[in-house]
Amino acid sequence: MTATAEQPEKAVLLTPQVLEYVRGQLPPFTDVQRDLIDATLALGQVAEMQVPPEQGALLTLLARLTGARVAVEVGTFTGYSTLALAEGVGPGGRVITCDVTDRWSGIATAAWTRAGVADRVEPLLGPAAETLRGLPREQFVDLAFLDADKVGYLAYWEELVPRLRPNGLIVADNVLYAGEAAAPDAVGNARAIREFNDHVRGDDRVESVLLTVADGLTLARKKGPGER
Ligand SMILES: C[S@@+](CC[C@H](N)C(=O)[O-])C[C@H]1O[C@@H](n2cnc3c(N)ncnc32)[C@H](O)[C@@H]1O
Repeated sequence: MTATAEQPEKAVLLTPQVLEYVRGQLPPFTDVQRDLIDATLALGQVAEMQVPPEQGALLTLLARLTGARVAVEVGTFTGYSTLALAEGVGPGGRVITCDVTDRWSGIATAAWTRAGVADRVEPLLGPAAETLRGLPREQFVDLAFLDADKVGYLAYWEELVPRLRPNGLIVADNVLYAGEAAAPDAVGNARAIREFNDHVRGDDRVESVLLTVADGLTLARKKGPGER
């Protein structure tokens, strides 16, 4: 089946009013979340890298829904999505989070400590492709979240899928790249994302869906043996 643009679309235009309403449906921020958002906003333009609150809530929910005990995150920044994953894996769970820089790790670590989840978080510093290659080559990952450099997504995917347990979930952020990934002549990061999306779609190890959440979010479930 091929879905077409002619089929009725049910998407809602995300006006400021609608977005405010959506965010009003979320549980209230904890003090730690609020302060982490404020500390990140104080950094200026880079704050736009932080996942929006509805996506944070979704990550926590997905981790709980899948019963994830081990999560791997690519792209820590100031640690908001890490915090969401750490809440989701619960006490005794692990979140391995990779970043190429420790520039923002002070903000992140302070938030994780205050939230009482620091003992679940293992920050790993370095280019993520190398970091992921260094992880055990076993199926020990329940949930992975991709949110780093877009040209690296394909390499991260190829390192993560074999380490994902059957039924495990990969969540990839920015898969619409502000809509630019939809253009056949996309260039740069948008082109990299387009190639990543094609790769995911053609990968029979997973079943996936690309959601129009935030900047586009792909959810991919690893199939079990004999499911292909
Ligand atoms: C969009 S931000 C992550 C945002 C974070 N998930 C959050 O919600 O706060 C992307 C992060 O990826 C990191 N990054 C960029 N290239 C990387 C690489 N090659 N390996 C590891 N991390 C990288 C950046 O330093 C940055 O902190």
